[in-house]
Amino acid sequence: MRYLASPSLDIRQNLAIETYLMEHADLTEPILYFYVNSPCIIVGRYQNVLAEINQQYVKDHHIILTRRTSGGGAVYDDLGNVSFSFITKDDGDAVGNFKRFTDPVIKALHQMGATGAAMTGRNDLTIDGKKFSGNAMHVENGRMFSHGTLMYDVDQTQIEHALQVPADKLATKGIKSVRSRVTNLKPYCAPEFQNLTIEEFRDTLAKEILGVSDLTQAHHYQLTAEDQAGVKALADQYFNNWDWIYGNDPAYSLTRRRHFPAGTVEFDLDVDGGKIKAIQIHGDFFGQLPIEDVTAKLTGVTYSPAAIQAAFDQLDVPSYFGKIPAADLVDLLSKQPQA
Ligand SMILES: Nc1ncnc2c1ncn2[C@@H]1O[C@H](COP(=O)(O)OC(=O)CCCC[C@@H]2CCSS2)[C@@H](O)[C@H]1O
Repeated sequence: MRYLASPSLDIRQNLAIETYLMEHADLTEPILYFYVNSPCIIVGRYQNVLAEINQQYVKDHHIILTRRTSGGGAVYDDLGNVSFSFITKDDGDAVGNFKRFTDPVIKALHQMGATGAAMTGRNDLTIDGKKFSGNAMHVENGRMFSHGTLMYDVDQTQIEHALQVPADKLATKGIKSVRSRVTNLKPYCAPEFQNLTIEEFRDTLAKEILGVSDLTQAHHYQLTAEDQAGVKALADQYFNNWDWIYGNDPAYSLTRRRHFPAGTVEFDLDVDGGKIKAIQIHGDFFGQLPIEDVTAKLTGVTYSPAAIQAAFDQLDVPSYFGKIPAADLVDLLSKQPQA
């Protein structure tokens, strides 16, 4: 097995490396790939972002949001988490067989004193009845990866806040996350493994899994300049791309209503592929021009604050909405409501 620990702390870069290796590396030997991410949320391939995250909290705390290519739910990572990935050929026997990829990790954790660590359910690793690892897979053209998180010392209050969705009238299909009680591994490890840096935790796991006493003995995968160029292209195309992150949301409908001193406004929206497919506007605002001009301008617009702002910039808002300021309308239309 070859080994790579990502030099990056950016989830978008790290997922791009993983996909690049799956698509292009010589997988005669599988690759064990580890990565650590600065605070981020990773939603599953078939999820609706709005239904999974607290957008305002995520924005205020500068948490990176991205979408991965594997299925399953939304997870939060920070510098207290290590993700592992087994990148390999799909021999026809691997799909859905999480155990095959999680067993070596469980064994390594047992060596570190976390003897209660086990696989429970279909894809969760737990200890003491609490989850510390979520796992997912992606298969493509006879190649695949199986990846999972490992919470060593994650800020759990961030998980609660960032993945708590404000009550909202959001009607959507799409995969819902399975919220669990979570725990960090750190307190379950033997004393000598309780004060590791995240890199030391990662390296200890890697040594156990690879069966070497020193990582210089491991067979390393070296990212070449050509690899780096391919990685950048994938990050641009997918993990760092608005269209990939939001445009994959399953279709959804949502209502946004607010009472302003000058009257009440309600927007009823149908969003598909990240774009406003239909919009109705109701309210007791007093404008001079027919509101159909506004609905026409907003139909087909990308459902993002910037695109909505741009559409409103082209409208003479007082003529349509009386005394309600444009900034308030943009805010109402584009911001996720609070519970
Ligand atoms: N970092 C982390 N690790 C483990 N569990 C978590 C984490 N963050 C949140 N959660 C809990 O899991 C559920 C979601 O569980 P659910 O089962 O819905 O989804 C998953 O587990 C997906 C795992 C994807 C792993 C990839 C590996 C590399 S990049 S992301 C969430 O509501 C929380 O309760």
